[in-house]
Amino acid sequence: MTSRISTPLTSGQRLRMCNRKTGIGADGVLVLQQSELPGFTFKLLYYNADGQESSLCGNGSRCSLAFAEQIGLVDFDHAGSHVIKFEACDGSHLGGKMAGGQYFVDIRDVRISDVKRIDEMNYFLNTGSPHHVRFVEHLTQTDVPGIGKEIRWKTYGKEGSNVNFVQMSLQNPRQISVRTFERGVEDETLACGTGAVASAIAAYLRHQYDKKPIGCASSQDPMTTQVLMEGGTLEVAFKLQGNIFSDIRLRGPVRHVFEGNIVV
Ligand SMILES: N[C@@H](CCC[C@H](N)C(=O)O)C(=O)O
Repeated sequence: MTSRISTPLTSGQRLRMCNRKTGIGADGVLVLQQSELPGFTFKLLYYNADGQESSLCGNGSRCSLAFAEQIGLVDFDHAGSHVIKFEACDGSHLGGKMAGGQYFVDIRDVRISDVKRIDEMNYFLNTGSPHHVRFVEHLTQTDVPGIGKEIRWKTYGKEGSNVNFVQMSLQNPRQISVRTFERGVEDETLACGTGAVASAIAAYLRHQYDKKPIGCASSQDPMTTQVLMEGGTLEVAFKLQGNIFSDIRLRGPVRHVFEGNIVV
């Protein structure tokens, strides 16, 4: 949910707005503020459905670009460039609109040395938000809310982590299917952008460990992974420059589903 507000909302108001039974219903609330930095179009704050401020939301960032366009803050079609800069909790990001109407956001570099390989099936990395990635053979039969909740609490405690369950495609090494349990929502969501990025990187590393050829992700040849999620398909592109995943770009569609005035 992306909002244009004149007074800050309280955590209780955000919680009530996100409630799916008695509120509007959302995985979180995004607030666009004026940025103090020259050249930045806005500053983005992200709150989970529990009302608390959290880390980066990849899909929310893409939605905020569409929202900024809708309220006239940016004119991607006539700006001369289809790319803007915005601030988020983890620093600056590029975002924009592609020919065909999809929106993308660039994610900050990830060092291979910062990716924890827990064991063959489990990885942990931060793509703006913390993500546990578990590889499974049968995604549709996986108890995502149950096992996700257990990993989120037993392994990561109060601080928590998002937990992604990933099934690799047997036919296409550049395609994965993902379901995500999100902390702060405390349930499975339909799609998670930073989770898609974390899963694509972990899948790439897992292929490397398994010594399976997956095509190259080099500084010249960005690798694109198609990430299938219940809410739709996202694409994650990145390059591998030495020890660093760089030029990480998350792209996909954005759909306007609801609008209204909130009386608080
Ligand atoms: N719930 C997450 C952050 C949200 C991630 C988001 N769904 C995305 O699209 O990236 C957290 O608190 O870490």
